[in-house]
Amino acid sequence: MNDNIARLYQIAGKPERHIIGLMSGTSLDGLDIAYCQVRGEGESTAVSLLRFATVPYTDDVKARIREIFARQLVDFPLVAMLNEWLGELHASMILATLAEWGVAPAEVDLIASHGQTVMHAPKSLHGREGYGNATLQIGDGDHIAVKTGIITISDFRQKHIAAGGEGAPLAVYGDFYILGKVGENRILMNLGGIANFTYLPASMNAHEVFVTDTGPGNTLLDACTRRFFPGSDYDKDAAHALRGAVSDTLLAALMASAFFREPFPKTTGPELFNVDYVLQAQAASGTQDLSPEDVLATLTHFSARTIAAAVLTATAGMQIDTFDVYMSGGGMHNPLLVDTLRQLLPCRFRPTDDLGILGDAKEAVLFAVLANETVSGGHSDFGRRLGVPSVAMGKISLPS
Ligand SMILES: Nc1ncnc2c1ncn2[C@@H]1O[C@H](COP(=O)(O)OP(=O)(O)OP(=O)(O)O)[C@@H](O)[C@H]1O
Ligand SMILES: CC(=O)N[C@H]1[C@@H]2OC[C@@H](O2)[C@@H](O)[C@@H]1O[C@H](C)C(=O)O
Repeated sequence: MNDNIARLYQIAGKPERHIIGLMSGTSLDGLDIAYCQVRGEGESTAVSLLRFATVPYTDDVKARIREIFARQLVDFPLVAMLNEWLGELHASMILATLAEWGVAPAEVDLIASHGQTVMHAPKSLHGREGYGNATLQIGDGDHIAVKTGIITISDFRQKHIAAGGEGAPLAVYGDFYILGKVGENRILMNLGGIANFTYLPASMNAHEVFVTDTGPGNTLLDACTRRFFPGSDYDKDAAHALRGAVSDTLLAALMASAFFREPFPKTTGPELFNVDYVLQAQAASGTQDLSPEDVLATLTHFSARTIAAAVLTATAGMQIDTFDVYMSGGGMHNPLLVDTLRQLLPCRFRPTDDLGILGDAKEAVLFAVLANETVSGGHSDFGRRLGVPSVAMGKISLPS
């Protein structure tokens, strides 16, 4: 037997595994590294987050990724080169972080790598006959495995599409396994570049879970902040938006996208919600003269309103009237976004930190849980719920 297969077999049979979960999201702020101890599988999964770090991307790294990120036309050789380059970069970031933590690579059983989404094109977005849902993540897993010497599981989203999904959101699986509680209807709301939420029913019946993207979280705020205030990556503590006023005219134009009329569940990305989207809404509504502060205030309300509307519409459709919200993702640190959400949604808001998982680390932790399923789970039946196919995901890369 190949030694690596023997090692994988041994890891799969362990009662608990040490898994590094990696996430590099649409905000391009850096690589989230969550070092987790994972016990059990499926609904018996339990996770302890041992260490967490976000290794920030330098301006050079951000600029290289932005050359192809969510663009219609790209330098194609660069796509191929960045795929290898980012895998190498992520591997070196992992090794440096493990060294800082005093953890030897040999102590780590698996790496679970999301990679970097550079194109997310569900059919509803690309609309091309003869083609289905499509998504592409770069930062190749073989490079991570060879450079770190750790078995790496990556490219999780393709199996989801192969099994009938849109390749996202994948959060629902890990949310269900580690963050649900019998007797409580819970909404796990992730305020990332794109916002999404998982609904976990009080019954904890896997056939009743639900997940969808809702539209922009921080992505438009970040893009417009970079445009208006060169040198700033985001509207820290909503400092600019808090000085502005909401324009109802621009807000109405922003709401006009067909995305908001698509049925749930659905997914999206910066391919749709980008600076051009805002400029077109301004042109269509004659609001080009608004101050940067007013635009940011309006965009913050746009995110909050579309998130709240999605939660209210989807829960009403499922006849759910009470639920608690648990927030994660960088937007939970945006006071205007969170205050507006609190006004629009009549429920209790808490961070997922209260459930033992740091809000900033949640998505990275969830990929560790997905990798755990790849090697030792994969038994859950989510019924025929749209967007939640019953599959274990990811491709396995061996170090040699
Ligand atoms: N103090 C703060 N004030 C306002 N916004 C903040 C603050 N801290 C973080 N953010 C927002 O959170 C973003 C980072 O969020 P996060 O890391 O969850 O995104 P991501 O993982 O890239 O997104 P996605 O979930 O879409 O992949 C920043 O770009 C910024 O918009
Ligand atoms: C294609 C893609 O990378 N989608 C991301 C993005 O960021 C947030 C939202 O859009 C979500 O659908 C997804 O990530 C999380 C981790 C998910 O799949 O649950």
